[in-house]
Amino acid sequence: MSESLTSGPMIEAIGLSKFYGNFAASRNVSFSVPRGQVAAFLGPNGAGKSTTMKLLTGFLAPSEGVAKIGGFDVAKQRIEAARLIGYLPENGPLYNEMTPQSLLQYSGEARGLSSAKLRERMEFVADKCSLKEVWGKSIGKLSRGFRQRVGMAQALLHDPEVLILDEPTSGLDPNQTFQVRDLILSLSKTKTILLSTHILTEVKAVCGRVILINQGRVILDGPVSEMEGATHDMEATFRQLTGGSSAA
Ligand SMILES: Nc1ncnc2c1ncn2[C@@H]1O[C@H](COP(=O)(O)OP(=O)(O)OP(=O)(O)O)[C@@H](O)[C@H]1O
Repeated sequence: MSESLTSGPMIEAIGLSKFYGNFAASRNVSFSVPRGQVAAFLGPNGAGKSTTMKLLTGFLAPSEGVAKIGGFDVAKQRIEAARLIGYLPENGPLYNEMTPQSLLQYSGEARGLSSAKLRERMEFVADKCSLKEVWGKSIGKLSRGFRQRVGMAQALLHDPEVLILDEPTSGLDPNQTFQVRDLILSLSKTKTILLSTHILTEVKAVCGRVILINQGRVILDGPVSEMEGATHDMEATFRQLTGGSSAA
């Protein structure tokens, strides 16, 4: 089987746990995101969002459970799953000596894009992520906002069906935040997206669904209206369900 499933969930966490010694960063996490949905992954600092996203992308091996992307097991069918995933890690790209141009060129070649396709995609992501002015500068010298946008460009480069975005608007100024939200909205027409954020207004703006995690466990999974509750106050529901304190 070499193509993604045409039906069935695009993102699946099936009983995922990650233990560090006795500490569970993720604990029996299960949810699935159907094709075309934009799901928000919320939780206080240290709740286990980044850990779960790393498990879903195959960057971290689970202690227990299975992660599937497009029906492919990310541990056993790595290549098929990786083709479908665009991942923005929480701290953006780590290649400080490279420029956005050289990083994207390298990433595209590593993913086996033809030179014509790669040229076209580099042009597209440079435009969509507003990277032209820093195209030839070292990534290590860029502001956090620009580094974030380089990470976003890298995630989008191979035009993946599934986007897993760990705090995509973190470190962006209000103009850039608006642009990235707009970009996510336009991508949501054709992609399946799981995004983590601490900005609850962002959830209303771009997501149809909320998955809330606390101390490694999923404690709410439903439409945005469920998170808003009767009071239409997401922050109040968030505080109430997560105990109003940090888990880290
Ligand atoms: N390599 C590790 N060794 C030990 N503990 C770890 C490791 N990586 C993460 N943790 C712990 O696991 C917990 C979950 O961390 P994680 O980064 O997944 O949280 P998060 O929800 O993404 O938080 P934030 O919103 O602050 O980014 C935290 O308590 C963290 O300290």
